[in-house]
Amino acid sequence: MDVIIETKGLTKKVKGKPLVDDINVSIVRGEICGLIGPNGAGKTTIMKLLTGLLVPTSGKVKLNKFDVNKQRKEAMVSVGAIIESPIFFEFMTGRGMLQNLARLHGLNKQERQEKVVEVLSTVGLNGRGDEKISTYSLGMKQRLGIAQALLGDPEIIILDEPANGLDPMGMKELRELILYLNKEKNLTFLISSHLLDELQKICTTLIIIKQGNVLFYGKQDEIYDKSLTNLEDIFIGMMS
Ligand SMILES: Nc1ncnc2c1ncn2[C@@H]1O[C@H](COP(=O)(O)OP(=O)(O)OP(=O)(O)O)[C@@H](O)[C@H]1O
Repeated sequence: MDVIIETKGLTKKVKGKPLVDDINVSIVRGEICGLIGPNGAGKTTIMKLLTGLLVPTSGKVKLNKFDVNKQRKEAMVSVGAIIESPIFFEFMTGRGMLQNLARLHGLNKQERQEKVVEVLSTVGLNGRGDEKISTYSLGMKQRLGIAQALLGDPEIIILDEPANGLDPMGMKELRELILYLNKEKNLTFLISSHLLDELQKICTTLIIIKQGNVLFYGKQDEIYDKSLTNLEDIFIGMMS
């Protein structure tokens, strides 16, 4: 199996208190993995540990077989992440911002222009690329964030609560974009969300955490039985 995100004994303590405690997961290439837990369970902390924004107290993380803390550059090449809200320069156009960021990936002028056309088109923003970001809806901003994550041709995309505040249309567009990138580009996703209906629709695997501990990790199908077919009911049952 082609494991693309792997954690072993991943633990983060602050002043001796574990925020994340001994997490062991192996996410296989091509999965859409949902990360679920109540407020304060440790979802953002896990995502920050996965992307090297936090250093673990013990344990390790490998992205595409590279240790995030020892081989950071090699590990981070494979990941595009939006942890908490994406930050934009609202006075710039979507295209202008992406072209500036594409420079950081070492692309020359022509490559930058082509890459930006490609990612704007992938996220369905090609018609609005020359308008200021301040005029974009929240859904468009989320898709611009994904366009930004796609600039480096990642193999993994990590999204922290991407559907927060989106209206039903925005949610549908985001869902379809994630499914498109997963199926057509074979991108692996790790997505945290409180919107369990959305995760139920798209995830192949789930990680359910409570107080920094994993309560369930496996294929989404395995969590249901004949009488329990709704993720929200199962989640609430697990938390009580
Ligand atoms: N730097 C820090 N120092 C101390 N405690 C922290 C720090 N960062 C986070 N915490 C605590 O760690 C726990 C996990 O926080 P985290 O933000 O990872 O949870 P979450 O599952 O993402 O929550 P939410 O669903 O509300 O976004 C919380 O109790 C939080 O207060």
